[in-house]
Amino acid sequence: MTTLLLARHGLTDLTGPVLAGRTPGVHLSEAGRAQAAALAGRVAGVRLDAIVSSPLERCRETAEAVAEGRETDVRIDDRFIECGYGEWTGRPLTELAKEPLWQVVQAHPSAVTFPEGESLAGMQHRAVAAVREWNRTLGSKAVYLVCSHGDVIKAIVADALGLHLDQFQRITADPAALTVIRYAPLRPFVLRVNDMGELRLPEDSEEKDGGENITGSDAAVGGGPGTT
Ligand SMILES: O=C(O)[C@@H](CO)OP(=O)(O)O
Repeated sequence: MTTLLLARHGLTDLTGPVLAGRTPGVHLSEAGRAQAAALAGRVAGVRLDAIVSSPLERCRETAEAVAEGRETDVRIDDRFIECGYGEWTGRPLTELAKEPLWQVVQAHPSAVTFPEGESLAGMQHRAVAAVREWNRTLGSKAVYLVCSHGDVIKAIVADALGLHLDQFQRITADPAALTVIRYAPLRPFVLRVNDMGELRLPEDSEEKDGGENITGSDAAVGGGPGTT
């Protein structure tokens, strides 16, 4: 079972008030750098077979903080880049909330294509395809970290939960929070969502699926003795 650690980048000066999107040159703020360093500390005890990042600076800087002191270089995968928000890019959230499309983004995201930009469904498709390919490339024993963006992480989690994209606004991905998904042949197991605590994954933990591990994908009826 391949274990994926999904990390959202740390804070930037734009995070919150402005939809940064793919705007170039948006770096971590001082608070964001502190969050990235703290994230590195929270996963310090976890073996990482690969560290992958969106090409945008705020993710690369977060991923590089995690890579510091490890023998693993950060690898860039464009499929983890922020959703293409098109003409919404760089606009204040308070202004965007008055657009008619805002309500569709809230209630029916699978129908949304941003003006001159990408659809949320297209974003989910390319990000999930990237996860599946990394899972295949790294193999079933691998543990790897991907640093990406809020909507991208939420879309990957929705897929792992078997949720339609229209439910993805129910999921939260805060700056520098970790989400952990273990991909078994028959289903993903979502182990952590939006977690800010220390992560420990014992070396043999991939052998556990919560239950008897009869097929490598079975879920334990009743919940089992624990997954990590
Ligand atoms: O401001 C946000 O919430 C957007 C900006 O693109 O997402 P993220 O910060 O995850 O890149």
